[in-house]
Amino acid sequence: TTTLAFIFKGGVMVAADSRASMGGYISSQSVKKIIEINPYMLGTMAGGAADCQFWHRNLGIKCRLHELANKRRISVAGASKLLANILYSYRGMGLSVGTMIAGWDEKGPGLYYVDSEGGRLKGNRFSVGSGSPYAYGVLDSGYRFDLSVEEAAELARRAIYHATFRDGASGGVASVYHVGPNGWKKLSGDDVGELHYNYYPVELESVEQEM
Ligand SMILES: CC1=C(C(=O)N[C@H](C)C(=O)N[C@@H](Cc2c[nH]c3ccccc23)C(=O)N[C@@H](Cc2ccccc2)C(=O)[C@H](C)CO)Cc2ccccc21
Repeated sequence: TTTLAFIFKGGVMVAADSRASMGGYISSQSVKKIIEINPYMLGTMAGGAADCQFWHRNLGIKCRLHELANKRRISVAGASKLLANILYSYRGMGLSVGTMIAGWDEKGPGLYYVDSEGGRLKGNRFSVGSGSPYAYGVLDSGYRFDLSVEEAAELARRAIYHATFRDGASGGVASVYHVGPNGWKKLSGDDVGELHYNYYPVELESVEQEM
């Protein structure tokens, strides 16, 4: 898996691949790894698929109950703390969750990394999953705070693409979401096989000549 998220001038950009694996077997090419916790908050999933799906669903329920009890949306810091605390309570029991909570609250854009070892980090740029070393290479070299939304989306897409090119456990569709003051919006979902020929048009020509 390759997931990434970063804060920039226009808000938070979130991206992920869609491959699930069981050892060397590719068990799915169409998994949703970016989940919509509420209209202003997204969560990303890396690690044990069932663990990620279960605990993110649990988090969504806790966030909704917080809203009902307090008549206001939970902050990104608060949601990430709820998840970190519940994962920490299962420490040593074999959970495997590496996740980011990205959103917009009254403090503006927020981004946290949370994992099942009990880690919780506030930051401006993270990549999580087996493909993250490759994604960081592209992300760190292309990142600027004052990117436009289009430039930031292209940087996120490119970082996921290059990770899926090199990491056998990443692949499928590169999905890109943007979180702004009015909530999240899905910007794109491209099969990485097609993205390949966007980045290597010369190879497309040679393939076409063979046809
Ligand atoms: C085929 C499939 C699933 C599947 O393949 N499950 C296996 C057992 C799984 O958990 N795979 C992990 C890798 C893994 C296997 N056993 C583990 C034991 C501990 C920790 C991780 C693992 C995976 O793909 N994880 C994805 C993340 C993911 C995948 C599916 C759904 C959410 C998140 C990922 O991180 C990259 C592929 C690198 O591993 C889960 C799922 C949910 C919904 C629809 C289809 C599937």
